[in-house]
Amino acid sequence: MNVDIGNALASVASPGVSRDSLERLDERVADAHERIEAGRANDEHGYAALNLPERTDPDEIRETVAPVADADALLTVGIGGSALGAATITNALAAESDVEAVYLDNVDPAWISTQLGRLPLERTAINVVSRSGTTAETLANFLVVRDAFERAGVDWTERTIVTTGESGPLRDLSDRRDLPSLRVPDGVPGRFSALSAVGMVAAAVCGHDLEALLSGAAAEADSLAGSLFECPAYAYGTTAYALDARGAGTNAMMPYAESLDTYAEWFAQLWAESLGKDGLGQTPVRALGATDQHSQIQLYRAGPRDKLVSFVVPDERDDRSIPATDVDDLAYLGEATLGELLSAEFEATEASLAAAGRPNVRIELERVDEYELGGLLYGMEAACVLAGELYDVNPFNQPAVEWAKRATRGLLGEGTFEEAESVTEKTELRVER
Ligand SMILES: O=P(O)(O)OC[C@H]1O[C@H](O)[C@H](O)[C@@H](O)[C@@H]1O
Repeated sequence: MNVDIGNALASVASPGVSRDSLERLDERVADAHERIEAGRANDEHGYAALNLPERTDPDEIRETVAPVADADALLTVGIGGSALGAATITNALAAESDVEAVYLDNVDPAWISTQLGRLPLERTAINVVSRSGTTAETLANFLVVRDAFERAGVDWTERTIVTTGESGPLRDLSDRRDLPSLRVPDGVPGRFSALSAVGMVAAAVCGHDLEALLSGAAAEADSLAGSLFECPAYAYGTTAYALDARGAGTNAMMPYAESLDTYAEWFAQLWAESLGKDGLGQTPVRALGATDQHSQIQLYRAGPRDKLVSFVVPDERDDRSIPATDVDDLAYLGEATLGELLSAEFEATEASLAAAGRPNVRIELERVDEYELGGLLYGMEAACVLAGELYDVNPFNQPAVEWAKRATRGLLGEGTFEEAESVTEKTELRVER
């Protein structure tokens, strides 16, 4: 990936970052890069994620999924980092696959029943993913899925691949039922695990090029350097950090490709869960071009000066002509293609924000394919780790998510949790029709 941070400079935008400030920040980037490289060299917790391009073994993954290589549908049961990386990859590349990839990453009963009712279970692979093996949503959904397969007379043990940690209930189940399984690599938090088996099992079942994904990521790893002016990932991470420090507390991730819609959701977890600590952090917003030009751009251009817009735009895309029309006002469309229209809309929106002094950054891909996607995933992960160094927070833990988990367990009667008591003590001011 390449980035263009020109529209985030103080000479263009307010808030904006001056070239002098970037030069001063670059000294901190150099230190941060040294810390990152040391963490990678020692395979330290979290930093180990930036070693995945050479650690992940495509052959091992393909061998493990061989029993379900004939699947017409893939049902991934996981949540958070155990689903979004895989979903980003298979949704971005869905046009290249005959396998329908469905993600059960919520416990909405109506939605789960709809998915289980419509899939050909006898030709569906089950990809259950959980690092801990104890996540309530994942285990609940897996129990429901297993039951649905049994009721349909399909042996779920012949359709299931397990990706989990070294120990835990899922590991025990996998061992007990001799299920094909892979390890969530040690030291790699879920939101940083897309380039491990966590994201790559789904990619393999859908027939995508694992080597190309890893090769694109490896090229991004090779670009990591001690200066933001030589490293697109660090340029992005530094600019986002600097804009937040100057008031842009929101970061709208706005890809101009429908196939990258899920990527924006993956980025939201990566950015929020890694940097939202100690009262710090920049709020990620999922947006999509051109759709959100008719939804959110009004706010981005004329609302508070508290947002950075991060565009992701492929240079090449499959295209389709717009038929000629005899409607005078629309005749100009007939000479164009949909791709030309989308590209023109992106350039117009980018310029519109710059003209209003609203900071924005362009993340450029050659196209949306395995190589470029691997580079984008790796690049954003490296940008996030760099930003964590600049914020001086630990980007690899998520302590704040535990409170609600304890409350949930208390509400479901698993034990006494003071958090569950707080639920019953809710302050109410009800307004009823
Ligand atoms: O992979 P698991 O252990 O099931 O965890 C799944 C997800 O839930 C956790 O609560 C964290 O918020 C996420 O970072 C993690 O990816």
